[in-house]
Amino acid sequence: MVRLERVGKLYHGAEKLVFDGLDLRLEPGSFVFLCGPSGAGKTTLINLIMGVELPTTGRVLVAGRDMGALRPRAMAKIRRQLGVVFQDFRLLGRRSVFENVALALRVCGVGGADTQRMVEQALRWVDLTDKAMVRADTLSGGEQQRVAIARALARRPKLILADEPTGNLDPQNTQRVLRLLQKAHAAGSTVLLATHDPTLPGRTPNASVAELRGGKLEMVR
Ligand SMILES: Nc1ncnc2c1ncn2[C@@H]1O[C@H](COP(=O)(O)OP(=O)(O)OP(=O)(O)O)[C@@H](O)[C@H]1O
Repeated sequence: MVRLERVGKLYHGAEKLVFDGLDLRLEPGSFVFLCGPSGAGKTTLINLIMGVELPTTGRVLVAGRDMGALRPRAMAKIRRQLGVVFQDFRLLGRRSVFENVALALRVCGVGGADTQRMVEQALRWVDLTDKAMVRADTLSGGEQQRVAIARALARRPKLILADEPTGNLDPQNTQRVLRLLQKAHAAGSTVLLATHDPTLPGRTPNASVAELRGGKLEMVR
């Protein structure tokens, strides 16, 4: 699903590489936690997989395609296979819950009756059917993150990238979001979840844990 081959990343103007010679294999159907201290490069690694950042050295392969060598149209096609969840939800606050999920589908070329059906299904999945017509910015943080998860899952992506998805949530909502990602994994998605929270892996049987520290990535479970 994802392969990093001897990846190095140096940001423009920075003196030090975030990491160098990093290797990672994310097998289809796996659930991998990406742990490590603040500044270790978790977001950078996720951005490299999304193609938002390019590696300075080495290669990032997603679904067999080299993200550094893709034309924009091919890159867009790969990105449509990804579902992404962020710490800060990134919803369109003035739009309804329904529209937030529907717009993401439309961007990917899903139209008409399919959109309606897929949005309804995604909102059922996260238990927010009754909030479909409510403005997104009136929801609680936990509800907003569930909308973001519905948006990410509506197309049933092969790969879910979650960057600190529980970072702004209380323990109860953290558990709820974790369960949703576990459910998506059980339904066939590969999941990469970056987190500071050391308790999440322990609550996720069958998951692997990769630790990013001092520019090195080590599989610790
Ligand atoms: N756009 C950028 N330009 C320059 N340096 C950057 C940029 N983005 C990140 N960095 C630097 O790269 C390093 C890794 O940052 P990154 O955000 O990937 O770490 P992280 O593990 O996700 O941290 P956190 O857990 O605090 O979110 C940090 O030293 C950061 O300052």
